[in-house]
Amino acid sequence: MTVLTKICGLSEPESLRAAVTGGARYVGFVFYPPSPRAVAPALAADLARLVPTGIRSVGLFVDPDDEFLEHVVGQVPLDLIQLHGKETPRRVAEIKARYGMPVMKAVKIGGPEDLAAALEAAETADRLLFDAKPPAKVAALPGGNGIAFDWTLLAGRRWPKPWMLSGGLTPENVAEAVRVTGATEIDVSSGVEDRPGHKDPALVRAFLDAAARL
Ligand SMILES: O=C(O)c1ccccc1N[C@@H]1O[C@H](COP(=O)(O)O)[C@@H](O)[C@H]1O
Repeated sequence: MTVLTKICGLSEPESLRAAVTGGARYVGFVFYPPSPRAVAPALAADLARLVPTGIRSVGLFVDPDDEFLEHVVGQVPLDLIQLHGKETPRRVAEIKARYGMPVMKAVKIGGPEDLAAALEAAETADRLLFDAKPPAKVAALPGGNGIAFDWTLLAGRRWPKPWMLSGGLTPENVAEAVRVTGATEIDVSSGVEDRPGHKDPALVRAFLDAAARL
């Protein structure tokens, strides 16, 4: 079984190289200033130019306004926009139309009641990304918290758009996560870091190796 992997929150050439040479099919850059993984657009542009053809560069945004999107999209060669905030289906449609780029919408899962949002998001998004609902504490990020949700909620489910699994994945648990959910695409950030916001190239390789063994 081929499982395609996204390594998110890259901000250094070394970890980007580990992702690219290790077989990642997507690399992600975080354009959300409160995140420890936030990267300046100019640096992201330099990194994205190192990404070979065939690997998709993903820009992660949280409730971005048009000015910020223009600032980033105008200088970083992106293939896919990931929206990880409270964007409505209408806003997703607007962003797709304005930038002519596919959009992946994050759907945050805390329990079975959150699954309906995936169907709603799929009305306009090109792809879905399932992540854990962030903890209800003031300082929590809207994603990238290294928290897994109950994977059995996705077991046996079908979705109208291609989807990716994220939330607390690690080299150790990724096989089980894929087995339970049936995911064919996966996304990791915190699980390949040695400290918040800093990717460890060895962990990036370990994650990609674990995914390649599936
Ligand atoms: O990574 C971040 O800092 C981030 C900030 C704001 C929204 C989303 C973010 N990351 C995304 O969250 C999921 C899960 O990440 P993790 O593996 O649990 O750390 C993933 O899709 C990241 O792209």
